[in-house]
Amino acid sequence: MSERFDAIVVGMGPGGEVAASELLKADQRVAIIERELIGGECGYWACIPSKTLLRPPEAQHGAAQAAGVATPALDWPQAAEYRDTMIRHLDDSAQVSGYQDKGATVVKGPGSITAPGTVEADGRTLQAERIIVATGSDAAVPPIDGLDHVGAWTNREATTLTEIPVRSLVLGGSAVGVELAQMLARFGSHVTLVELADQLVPGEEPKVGELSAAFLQDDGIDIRVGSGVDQFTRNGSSTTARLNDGATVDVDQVIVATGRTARINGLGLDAVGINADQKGIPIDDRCRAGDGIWAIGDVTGIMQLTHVAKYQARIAVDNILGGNRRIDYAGIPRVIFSDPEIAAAGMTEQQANEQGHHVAHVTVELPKTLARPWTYESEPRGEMGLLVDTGEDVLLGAWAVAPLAGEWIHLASLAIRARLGVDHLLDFVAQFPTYTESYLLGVEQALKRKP
Ligand SMILES: Cc1cc2nc3c(=O)[nH]c(=O)nc-3n(C[C@H](O)[C@H](O)[C@H](O)COP(=O)(O)OP(=O)(O)OC[C@H]3O[C@@H](n4cnc5c(N)ncnc54)[C@H](O)[C@@H]3O)c2cc1C
Ligand SMILES: NC(=O)c1ccc[n+]([C@@H]2O[C@H](COP(=O)([O-])OP(=O)(O)OC[C@H]3O[C@@H](n4cnc5c(N)ncnc54)[C@H](O)[C@@H]3O)[C@@H](O)[C@H]2O)c1
Repeated sequence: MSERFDAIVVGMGPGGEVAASELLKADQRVAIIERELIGGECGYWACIPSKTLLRPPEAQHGAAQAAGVATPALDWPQAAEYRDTMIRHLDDSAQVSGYQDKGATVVKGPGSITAPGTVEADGRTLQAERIIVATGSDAAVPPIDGLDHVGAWTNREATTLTEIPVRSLVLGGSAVGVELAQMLARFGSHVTLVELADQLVPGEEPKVGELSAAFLQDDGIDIRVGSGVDQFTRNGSSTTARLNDGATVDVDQVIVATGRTARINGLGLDAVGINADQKGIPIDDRCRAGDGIWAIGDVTGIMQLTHVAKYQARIAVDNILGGNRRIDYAGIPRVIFSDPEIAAAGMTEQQANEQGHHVAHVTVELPKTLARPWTYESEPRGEMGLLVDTGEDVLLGAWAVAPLAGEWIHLASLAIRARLGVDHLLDFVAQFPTYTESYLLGVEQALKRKP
């Protein structure tokens, strides 16, 4: 016998959770289906444990950087214990009962779409005119000779680790690779970071890659950019990686951080005529994937970030509830929670040029121009860049590698999204002494460069 609902949400990571919560607030009859833990990758094996484990060494480093503070010691067992609390000891029973209390029908098990409007899970047949697919992504493991046989960790094992490996090789030098490499190095592992592209964080400006490599090297990380691994070989408890320049590195643990693939296997998308691949389910600007089907979050492959999954959830639900809301990805922040933080919003110079904009790309060395870096750190660091469209006088992009950059990048996000004229930024008064004061300096420089 089938059970009927107004909407079914398949996958309860941050995207699914926001979608289900918004639907429940609107008094919809909602079924939620989760095959593992409500909270998803983000809550248990990604954002939350990684940020929790990065914080103790950041606090230690912060103390060392502030004149007049004795440096505190790191305590791995306590850090791991707090991480376990933050990931709820991999137990979502409070989430299950929380959604039940709000009126949702909670089904634990993999969901599969068997016909338009029909999902099967845990032996039950659920029906609704609206289905939201929010099944997330898995770690992509590259086809490298021997990699399958060396017990490599993905983000799952790396974020739930109980002991710090003596020597680690992190494959992939973007968000996951940079965060995990720094966390491991600061807890005492000898880390080699191998990135195929010729810079770290290749989606960002080359300067961001350079600055990131410099501070990671200060943590003792051996960085190999423009480099891949041809072969992994296990020798007892040790692994030898042969790099593509012929060099070899011996490590105890390999960690794969080379991107994600959409979780679509077994979802039954064929039953509703959706053509998806490992990159994701195609959606329109209302997050619709087909008749009666919406897709949100990592499974769409658009911007695999929690805040994007949550934003897409709100757009999908508003449209489901009769609204007419289009999504806009402009200016969404991208932050890597290393120390110092790496933050960016909007376009890179290359993307702006490809789109035919005339741009001034200016950089501000924060300790040379601001007071805040000196009050914050005894050896102040940090640089930021702005990309201004000199024809239209609007901000197109911004980046910063600096303390707290993940907070103050949001001013750029708003300016880019609102297409705020840079004259507003010239007349914008930031609190003294803050890192945010750098925007005025950057915009002044950019306007001087106008033809
Ligand atoms: C190490 C790491 C650190 C990260 N840190 C950050 C960060 O700091 N900030 C940030 O914005 N992003 C971060 N991300 C990215 C972030 O984790 C994802 O963008 C986010 O989890 C996507 O949310 P989602 O709801 O789309 O998917 P997920 O969180 O992957 O959740 C999807 C859910 O669907 C379930 N599911 C899958 N298939 C089925 C099925 N057939 N039936 C039922 N349930 C199913 C899964 O079990 C899962 O619970 C990080 C990623 C990694 C790997
Ligand atoms: N703080 C955050 O918001 C945060 C943190 C972690 C992850 N995330 C998100 O999670 C997603 C996944 O992150 P990611 O860093 O795994 O993926 P990614 O796709 O962003 O980067 C993968 C990196 O691995 C490199 N690479 C690919 N194959 C390789 C190989 N064989 N050898 C060496 N290098 C190789 C790529 O050049 C790239 O730099 C991203 O969307 C990211 O934004 C966000």
